[in-house]
Formats: sequence, C-alpha cells, structure tokens
Amino acid sequence: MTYIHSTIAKLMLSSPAQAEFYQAVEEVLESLTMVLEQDDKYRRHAIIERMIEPERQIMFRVPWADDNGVIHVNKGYRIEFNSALGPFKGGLRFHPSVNASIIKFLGFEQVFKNALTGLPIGGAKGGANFDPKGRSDAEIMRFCQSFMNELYRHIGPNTDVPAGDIGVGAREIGYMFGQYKRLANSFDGVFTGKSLLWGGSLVRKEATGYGCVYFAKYMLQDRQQTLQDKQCLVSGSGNVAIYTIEKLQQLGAIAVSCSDSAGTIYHKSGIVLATLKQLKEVQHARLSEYISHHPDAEYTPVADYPDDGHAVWRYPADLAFPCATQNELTAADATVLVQNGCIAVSEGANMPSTQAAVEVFLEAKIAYGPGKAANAGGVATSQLEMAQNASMRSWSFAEVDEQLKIIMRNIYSSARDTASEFGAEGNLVLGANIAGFRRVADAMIEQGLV
Ligand SMILES: NC(=O)C1=CN([C@@H]2O[C@H](COP(=O)(O)OP(=O)(O)OC[C@H]3O[C@@H](n4cnc5c(N)ncnc54)[C@H](O)[C@@H]3O)[C@@H](O)[C@H]2O)C=CC1
Ligand SMILES: O=C(O)CCC(=O)C(=O)O
Repeated sequence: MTYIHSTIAKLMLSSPAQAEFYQAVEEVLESLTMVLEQDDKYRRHAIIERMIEPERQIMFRVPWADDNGVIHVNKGYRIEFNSALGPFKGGLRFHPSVNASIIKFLGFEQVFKNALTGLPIGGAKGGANFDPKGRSDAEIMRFCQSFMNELYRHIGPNTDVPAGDIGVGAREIGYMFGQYKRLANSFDGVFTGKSLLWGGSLVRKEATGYGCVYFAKYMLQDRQQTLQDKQCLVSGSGNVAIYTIEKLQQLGAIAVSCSDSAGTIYHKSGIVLATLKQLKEVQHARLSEYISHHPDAEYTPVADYPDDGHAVWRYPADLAFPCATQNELTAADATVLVQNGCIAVSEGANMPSTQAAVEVFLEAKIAYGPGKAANAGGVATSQLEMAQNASMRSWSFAEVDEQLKIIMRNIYSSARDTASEFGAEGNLVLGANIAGFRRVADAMIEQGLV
C-alpha cells in the first residue's frame, strides 16, 4: 500500500464518513510525493499526520425560535485547523448541506490557501447546517445570535478571526459581531467582511471574484492571451460570482452565464449585472426571475440538467469560472469544456471540480487555476482588513485593489515556479500544493512538536 493510500485508510478509520475531506487530503498528498521523498524531515516530524488532524474541533448546539415560536436546533462548527502561520482564519458557511466533512475539507484547503498568500494567517472554517433560504430578517438575527452565544468564547483578533462564506454575508456578520461585542465586552477586529461603517475594508466584498479574474489574467498572460472579448462561463450568483462577472466586464470579457441551486441562466449578449445584483443582493430572489427582465436569455432548471453534470458547462466558451460550490463540475463537464475550446479555468469556489475533472484539465494542458490559489484574494483582503483594524487606519479602494493584484500575481508566480522546480511545467495544482505545504510545514518544524 502506498503512503497516500495508507494515510487515507487511517483517516477513514479515525474520521469516518467524511468523503469531501478525504478528497481534499488525497489531492494534496498526491502533489506532495516528490517533496516528501526529496527531504525526509517532513516524514520524521510527522508533518502530514499532524496537518490532517485539526488543532481543535468545536461542535455545538444552536437552538433558536422562528417567527411562530417554533423551536429549531442546528449544529454549529468551528474547525481550527492549523495556526503555524498566524491566527486561525477562514469563513463561516450557513447551508443545509454543512457537516463535519464539508467544514473539514474547507478548513484543510484554507490552511494551504492562506499560506500561499504569504500573509501571517492560519487556517480554519466553520458554519452550521442552517438553511437561511426563506427566513425572515428577525429569524436570521436570532440564529446568528444563538450561534455566537457559543462561538464568541473561541474567537478573538489574535486567536481566530472568522469571515463569510456561502449563506454568510454582510448582514450575518453584522448580527454575529453585535452579539460578540455584547458578550465579550470588546470592540475589536474579530471578524472580517465587516460593514464599512464599523471597521470593514474597501474591496473585501469584491476581493474573491476580482482576485479570481486577476488570476485568470496572469495565467493567460503567460500564454500570450488577454481577457478582451473572451466568452466566459460563470456559475453561482452569490458574492464570488457577482464580482467575478463585474471584473470580467471591466476587463473587456463577456460573462454569459450564472446559476443558483435551482437553475442556470445563459445570456449570449452578456449577463446584465445591474439586474443580477438587484435580484440577488437586494431582493434575495430566485435567479429564474432574471428571464422576466431579459426575455432573450435562456433559463435551464436543475431538473433539465444532464445526469453526468451541470448545464452551465455545456455552453461554448473560452474561459470557465466555477463560483458556486464543491464538486459542481464533473469529468463529463470538463470534457465538454475542453472539446468546446475552453482555454482556461479559474476557480472562485472551493474544490468546485471533482478530482476526475481536474485530471481532464491537466491532461488537456489548459490553464487551470485551483481554488486554493485562484480564490485566495478574499482571505488575503481579509488579512488586509485585519492590518487596517490593528493600525486603526483605512486604506483607499485603489490601495487595497493594488495590493490584491500584487498578492494574486505572487500566488500565481509561486504556484507556476514551484511546478517548474518539480518538473511539472504548468501544473498549478502541484505547484500551489507544494508551495503552500512548504511554508506551513517549515513553520511547524520550527515551532516544535505541538
Ligand atoms: N465569499 C468569499 O469571500 C469566498 C468564497 N469562496 C467560495 O466561493 C463559493 C461561493 O461562495 P459565496 O459566493 O461567498 O456564497 P454565496 O452564498 O454568496 O453564494 C453562493 C451561490 O452559489 C449558489 N449555489 C449553491 N449551490 C449551488 C449549486 N448546487 N448549483 C449552482 N449554484 C449553487 C447559490 O445559489 C448562491 O448563488 C463557495 O465555494 C465558497 O466557499 C471562496 C473564497 C472566498
Ligand atoms: O476571508 C476569510 O477569512 C475567509 C474566506 C474564505 O472562507 C475562503 O477563502 O474560503
């Protein structure tokens, strides 16, 4: 049995039924074979064994009452994965699919992603299996307050700094911060993604989507291509998708699609961002309503999707930006994308492509930016928010955006150069995993057996 297989087999025994977590670990371990063989210090210090076991896992009950007085109980999580490089950092997800496997895969990815930014942040993730869909504002507030009644004791500006993710945006951060402040009796930078009125950073809202497009731009530059006039498929219609579309439009590309969990919109002449923002950011409406504003667009409900994939990836395009959720792009989707002439994929979401889909991209040698590199602009800008909070200063939009561009360029160069160093030219999966790993692993060795 190979080292990877025996590690995964042990993980399955110690942490049963965590398919997404195994998937994330396996992908990383496959990239690390050469680096582990090159220097046996990582094996001697049991770095892999320590890295795949979170430093701390917090699971808790979240009881709350709906507007009719009916009591509900959800499960809350904060998985503090690794603090070798800095305070635990990573988002909170509120979605009915949340379980220990999802939060652990996200936390594990976050460790490598945060290391790639070059900034002093460790990795964590949290959330709850709460479904915000259809809930009133008062219900959301009560849920957030109950969630924070437990979480507040585990977080702090120098220990663990949560942010948003699926289902957690500015509104939820506001309610959680308010309850934290009340319980901790302290106004500090314990969250990022805060409102600009009370300590947020300009560009944080846009950062993940913008960063994902900057990453694509740098991948294309190395292939003597630009974004100008490129047809782009985008999935999702939340924070990351919206600001991916916005930056694509600003850089001369045409974003022709978006999706939500009920269906996909394809608008050949280009998604009208004002409509999308109104529907999703203001009205919290279903995407299907887009059609009533733009009858020339097409809507495909989920029921009509192909059995082996997602409707959004079946349209012809030059570039693809998966910005919805994990495993939303299958090997069959990847094959169609490549056959249709797609030259680059930049992942705004976390682990949106299945392992088999990633293999299709690598085999076809198209430019493929894995999520932990391509979507790191969000957490990087969160760290810039922490830096502004700590120094009690605020930087201009242009200053933060400039730093974001530099960070994304550095992440791209570091993944590209590390891939070349290991003889895997163009394989940004391998490059990103090794570059992130070395930074965390070397810090862990220096900090002793903890
Ligand atoms: N918000 C951030 O700063 C960051 C987010 N991410 C990742 O980006 C992805 C999207 O997150 P956000 O935009 O923040 O969340 P969001 O809650 O703002 O939006 C999520 C969107 O995905 C859609 N969606 C969910 N499941 C879907 C499915 N099965 N098919 C199609 N659409 C589906 C939802 O309808 C929604 O429009 C997630 O994977 C998240 O982990 C990654 C880095 C940072
Ligand atoms: O901004 C952050 O702290 C975390 C963003 C996030 O959840 C992610 O990168 O997946």
